[in-house]
Amino acid sequence: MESQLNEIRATPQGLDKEDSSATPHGGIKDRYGEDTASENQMVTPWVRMVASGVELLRDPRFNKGLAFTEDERDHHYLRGLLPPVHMSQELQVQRIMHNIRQCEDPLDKYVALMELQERNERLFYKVLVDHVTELLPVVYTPTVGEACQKYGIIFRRPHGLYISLKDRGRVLDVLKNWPETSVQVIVVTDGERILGLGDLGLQGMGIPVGKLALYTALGGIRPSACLPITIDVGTNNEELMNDPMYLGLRQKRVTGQAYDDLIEEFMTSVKQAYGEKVLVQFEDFANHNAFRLLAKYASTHLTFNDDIQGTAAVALAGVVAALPLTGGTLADHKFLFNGAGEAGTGIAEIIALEVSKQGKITLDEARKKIWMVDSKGLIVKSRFESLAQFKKDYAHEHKECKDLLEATKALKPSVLIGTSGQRGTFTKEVLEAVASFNKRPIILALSNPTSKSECTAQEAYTHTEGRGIFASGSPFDPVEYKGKTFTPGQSNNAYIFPGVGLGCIISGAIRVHDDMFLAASVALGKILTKEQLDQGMLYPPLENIRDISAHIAASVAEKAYTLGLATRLPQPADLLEYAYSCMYSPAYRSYR
Ligand SMILES: NC(=O)C1=CN([C@@H]2O[C@H](COP(=O)(O)OP(=O)(O)OC[C@H]3O[C@@H](n4cnc5c(N)ncnc54)[C@H](OP(=O)(O)O)[C@@H]3O)[C@@H](O)[C@H]2O)C=CC1
Ligand SMILES: CC(=O)C(=O)O
Ligand SMILES: [Mg+2]
Repeated sequence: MESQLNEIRATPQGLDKEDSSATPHGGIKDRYGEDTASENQMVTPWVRMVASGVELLRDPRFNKGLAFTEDERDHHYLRGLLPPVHMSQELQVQRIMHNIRQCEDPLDKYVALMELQERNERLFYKVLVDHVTELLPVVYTPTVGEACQKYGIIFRRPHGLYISLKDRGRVLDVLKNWPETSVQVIVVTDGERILGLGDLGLQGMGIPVGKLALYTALGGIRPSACLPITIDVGTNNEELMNDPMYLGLRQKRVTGQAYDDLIEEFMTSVKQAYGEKVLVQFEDFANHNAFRLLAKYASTHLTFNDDIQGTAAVALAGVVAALPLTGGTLADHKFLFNGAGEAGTGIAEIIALEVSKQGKITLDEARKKIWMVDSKGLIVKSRFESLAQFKKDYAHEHKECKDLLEATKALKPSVLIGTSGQRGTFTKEVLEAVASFNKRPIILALSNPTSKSECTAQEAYTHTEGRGIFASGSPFDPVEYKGKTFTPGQSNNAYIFPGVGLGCIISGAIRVHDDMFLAASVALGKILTKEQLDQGMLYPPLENIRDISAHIAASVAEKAYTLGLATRLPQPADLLEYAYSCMYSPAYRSYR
């Protein structure tokens, strides 16, 4: 059977021929070639089976556990395989939450949720949707960071697709092994910069899996359309390479042509497998690859880099939301970044774009309001020659400053943004300095996970005497300071990418344009009510995230139509209503 399949795969008239006839949703028709094969070609005699009995209980897509009705138990041979009671999905959610809350260690909660996803997919998403604020820190940052670090130990079953250097020349075949054919969103990492935790090699897989869980729970993309992928090109993490539990290739990362060739084959193969309109989100690549891969593929594929573009949109929305509290316009502020990589320069660029649009000044003039510190100190003109390309636009005339504190004192910024992945770099002295120049300084400590945050919420409020307007990449609990409770916002691209993805899908976008992220940012900002703004909130509550995603999707789709990048024609009259109508609901379906 296997050799037959291989033969069919290798036959030009077999599966490969069918690749060219992708369905409108990017799926592949006629998987085994039986419809179009001529008499002298081999086909596979396959049958569709209605899942029943134990098979049905073991299929996470269809399993409902104790929620199967009496009729369903009769019709699908389930009698005796389940205890006799019927339990509603709502009660199942309560039971799961009870069990999750019993776990003291967040990693145990993570493992419990992953096991639920493997057992009963709809229940997993229902739990996540109904308890998003409580569970986001478990399936996403910060716990997902720990899960990646301990991936080899907690590994039970594979999630997602693993493409390694061993697969060079047959990446398309690997994609064909994935059971779903109508994939619409891929999140891919090569594991080199996992959150602020550095090179975790193949163990970075937790990130695409987590991001795609959010695509479904927060953005309503159906699970079968989501494909998490890790590209394993080795790791430079010695500790992992010496760890007997490590599951990736035990070799140094390949670079140069060999790396580029594998990525090129991957990018070509995803289009062949899933069509032109499959969205590829690059996630947690190191910056030496992230910028150039984005530049290379943005004009040929429907793709974006979440760390550069998604983060930019969410940070801009936060700063704009803070303006009523600080007074003035965006252009009136001076920005100082600690960290000049993907997140930092991505945010800087979108802010500069917005300032230039609002103030009708050139992009270069707008960039002059933005300063950046990297691991070597303030980025200034005298360092120009030695700077990576993506930093050069921010090398302004100034004397050298060796670190953030010196730069803060010299520049007197009103907005401090941390994207360095370095815990504690917003020191007491830095925070006190920024508070001494501004009535209401804006402080965004965006590095993830919590252990890498530039400062804690407590530090931000304490060292600014409660005047700081603060948000962080990973969540912090509310803080009491001098009898007042401060609730920090979470400035994380999770507010943005699910809606952007949904917007691309509902409009049939063929490319992602920067203006679509600008539209997403504006849409996010608009959702804040006056009351929330008055309370100093920079981001709307996560409880409303599915509404937020629908609004972002509608704005992104509208922008795609305006830019001539949308192919779903005619344009739906009401894009918001259409976005809602396309969103996956995790409620159980009835089986005939
Ligand atoms: N909240 C959110 O939604 C997001 C948060 N992030 C977080 O941002 C952090 C950075 O990510 P990313 O930009 O992609 O990473 P990069 O590796 O691209 O950039 C890191 C930057 O930090 C600089 N840096 C390192 N050490 C110091 C230091 N001691 N002082 C000042 N700067 C320093 C580096 O300097 P040099 O260039 O000299 O090496 C580099 O410019 C991560 O923790 C990540 O989790 C990322 C995306 C989204
Ligand atoms: C949130 C995110 O994408 C990161 O920290 O990398
Ligand atoms: Mg990321």
